[in-house]
Amino acid sequence: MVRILVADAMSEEGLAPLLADPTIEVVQKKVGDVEDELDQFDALLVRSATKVTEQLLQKMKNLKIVGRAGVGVDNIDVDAATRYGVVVINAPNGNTISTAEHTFAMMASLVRRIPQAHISVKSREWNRSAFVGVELFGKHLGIIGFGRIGSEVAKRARAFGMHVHVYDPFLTKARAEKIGVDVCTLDELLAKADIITVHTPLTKETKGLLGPKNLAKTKKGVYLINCARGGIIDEQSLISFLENGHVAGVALDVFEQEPPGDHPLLSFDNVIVTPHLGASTVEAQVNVATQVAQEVLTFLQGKPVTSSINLPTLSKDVYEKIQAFYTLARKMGILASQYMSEPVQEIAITYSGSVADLETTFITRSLLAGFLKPRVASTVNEVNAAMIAKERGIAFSEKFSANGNDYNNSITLTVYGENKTFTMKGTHIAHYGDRIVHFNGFAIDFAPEGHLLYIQHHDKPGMIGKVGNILGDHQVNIATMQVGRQEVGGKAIMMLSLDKPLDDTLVETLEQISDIDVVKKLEV
Ligand SMILES: NC(=O)C1=CN([C@@H]2O[C@H](COP(=O)(O)OP(=O)(O)OC[C@H]3O[C@@H](n4cnc5c(N)ncnc54)[C@H](O)[C@@H]3O)[C@@H](O)[C@H]2O)C=CC1
Ligand SMILES: O=C(O)C(=O)COP(=O)(O)O
Repeated sequence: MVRILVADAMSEEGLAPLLADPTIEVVQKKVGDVEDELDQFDALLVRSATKVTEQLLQKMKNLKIVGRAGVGVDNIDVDAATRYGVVVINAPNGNTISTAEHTFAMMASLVRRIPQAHISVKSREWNRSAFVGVELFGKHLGIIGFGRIGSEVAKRARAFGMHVHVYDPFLTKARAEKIGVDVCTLDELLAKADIITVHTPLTKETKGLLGPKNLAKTKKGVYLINCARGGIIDEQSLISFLENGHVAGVALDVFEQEPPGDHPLLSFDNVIVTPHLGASTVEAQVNVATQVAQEVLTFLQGKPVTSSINLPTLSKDVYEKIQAFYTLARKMGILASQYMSEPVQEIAITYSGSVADLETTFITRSLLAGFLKPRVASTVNEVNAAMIAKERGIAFSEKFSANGNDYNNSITLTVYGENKTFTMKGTHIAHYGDRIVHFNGFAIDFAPEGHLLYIQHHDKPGMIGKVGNILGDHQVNIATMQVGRQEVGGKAIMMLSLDKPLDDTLVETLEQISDIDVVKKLEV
């Protein structure tokens, strides 16, 4: 039974596919209420409230995937998740419209002082002159961060007759031209804007982006809006610029600490606030919960996810094309790792023929994961394979060749160890399966599957019989056997597939046979 912990409030309608699956148990509780069971969950679903720290990940020993029902993953230690081999996914566009609308609602409320006027009327006052606002029409709006939400805010601003200026260092010229906004530098935006709204993620670069230096470059009387993440506009600086009257008003949906408690910003009459409500609409919550529920289901079925934060993105189409090579590469990695039972410095992979045209990032990660699996104690998979290889000083490279060298497709692997180099070539044949066609310098043809026994010997009559007799005497049945040699009477190999794993004592017995140089059992 798969167990999923839903640690923050989520739409039941969105979670329906998980709730309806009889093989899945969904537990809707806070992390603190299931402390004793944390090591039993396969998946964890969160919004922004639950902090997915390294400590929590350490406790959730069985965890395979974290689903963020929303956009921002700053509450998740993605680096730690990657190290632990835990996939992190989010729901990138389910709440875009809701957050853009909330930003707009905040903008209108800010310049027309609607929250203040509302409180006043509810207090039985009728003070119309105290709440004179300004129009949005004709004003200059500066949008910092022009992704999904920023661009939806821009559309609405244009409909209101505003001039839109955008700063986003990652915005391509082509996209900016298509949308028809004024793309400028941060300094230009700060100088032009009457109202500034931020829509970047919270990162090392954006934390304090609007701090004392940049706020000083804004127009006197500027309005500021933060419906992205607390800290992008530095709260301490905001207090100073409100106190000296430079900033006319601020709208905040988010805070550096949530909830903000008795925060000094809350005492300003011209600061309006909401409790992180950007994504809090019925529609957005159904959207994001549906997206993560579907992705988690897909992942648990062993299929690729499309909105992963720490894996290369893979569409269903691409996955279908690479699936066979993904499996072949995994098996080749496992075989190479067992054969090269010594420290290695480099793994070189060459993709030839039809596979060279595919998206190989995932195939390479699969090969690395297969290679590292027998060597590392912790979980290793496509998420952390590249990182673990790097940590262990194993370099890896990919090369591509249009020529399949006698095969429609092939993957050639060269592993450089401390004392020796090992090469292997594999191919995938449609309707037939995976074949290893070169192993350790010998042409051969075997299926990389099950309990394999590799024997390197001198090409002499009777060798096969000797091996067969010993295995037969010990009730080990040989399912298949392939042989290969470099030259008549030279070095030769046998690759046997056995019906059961071989005892180490039998390996030793086989090693005693004269003219046998190497005996290795390989498990795939
Ligand atoms: N208040 C709320 O409830 C919600 C808040 N959010 C926040 O809004 C943020 C934006 O969401 P989306 O638009 O969906 O993300 P997005 O990824 O589509 O857009 C973010 C944009 O910021 C830009 N950017 C990154 N670093 C930058 C920098 N240093 N300076 C300027 N631009 C930079 C990126 O190039 C990108 O275009 C999220 O990261 C999240 O933190 C999102 C949804 C709801
Ligand atoms: O999606 C985001 O980034 C949000 O900030 C929404 O947060 P929430 O899911 O409402 O806690």
